[in-house]
Amino acid sequence: MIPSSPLLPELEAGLIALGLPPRPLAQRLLDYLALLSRWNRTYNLTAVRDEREMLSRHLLDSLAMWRFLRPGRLADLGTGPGLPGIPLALARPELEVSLVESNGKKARFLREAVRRLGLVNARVLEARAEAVEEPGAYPQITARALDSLAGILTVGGHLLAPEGRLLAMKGQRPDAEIAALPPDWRVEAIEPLTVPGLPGERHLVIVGRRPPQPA
Ligand SMILES: C[S@@+](CC[C@H](N)C(=O)[O-])C[C@H]1O[C@@H](n2cnc3c(N)ncnc32)[C@H](O)[C@@H]1O
Repeated sequence: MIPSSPLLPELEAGLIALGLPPRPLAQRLLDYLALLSRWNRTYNLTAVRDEREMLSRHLLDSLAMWRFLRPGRLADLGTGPGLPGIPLALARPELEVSLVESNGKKARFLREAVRRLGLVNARVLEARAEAVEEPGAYPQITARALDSLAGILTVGGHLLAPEGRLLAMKGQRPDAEIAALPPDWRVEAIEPLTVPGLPGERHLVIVGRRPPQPA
């Protein structure tokens, strides 16, 4: 019998705190973590090297937004090693996640992770987000640690359907970024979120197109 990871109880407790059923999700997330940790030794995929730290800073932080996503397509722009896209695809099989990443080494890791994890609801697009030719194809996009809200919309706003939304995880409430949004976009909601194992509050900012004003 394969011994279970010492991180399993902590991850299961974190998933329960986020309202997610822990089994079999926790084990699948740990399979991803093990792959990420192994490739990180040679590929430099993330600056976080300690697996316990990855658990909260990468896995649980990525999953904290899960209940705000709608079923269907999601593009994760600048996903790096698959964050938040891979944990979300594992937790929400009804999502169809496009992992958009321009760096060749990271895209290679993503293809391997998708294959090894049997992630049938995720695909890898090795491209710059602004070059993805799927205009209006997504009801939702996300991006973590990629750019300001305006910057994310500049590279990926074209991917959103007319009613589509950007869901961006931020640390402190990003009031300056919100003030700098282009005039045709508006904040629909700001959700304070607690991530198990991380101090303080995080903020999920949900941005959509401003409805046309009557003439
Ligand atoms: C700081 S990392 C964040 C990675 C991941 N989202 C996370 O939270 O750990 C930003 C990533 O975005 C990628 N990137 C930067 N600009 C991009 C663009 N225009 N299109 C696609 N990927 C981009 C970089 O190669 C890098 O992997």
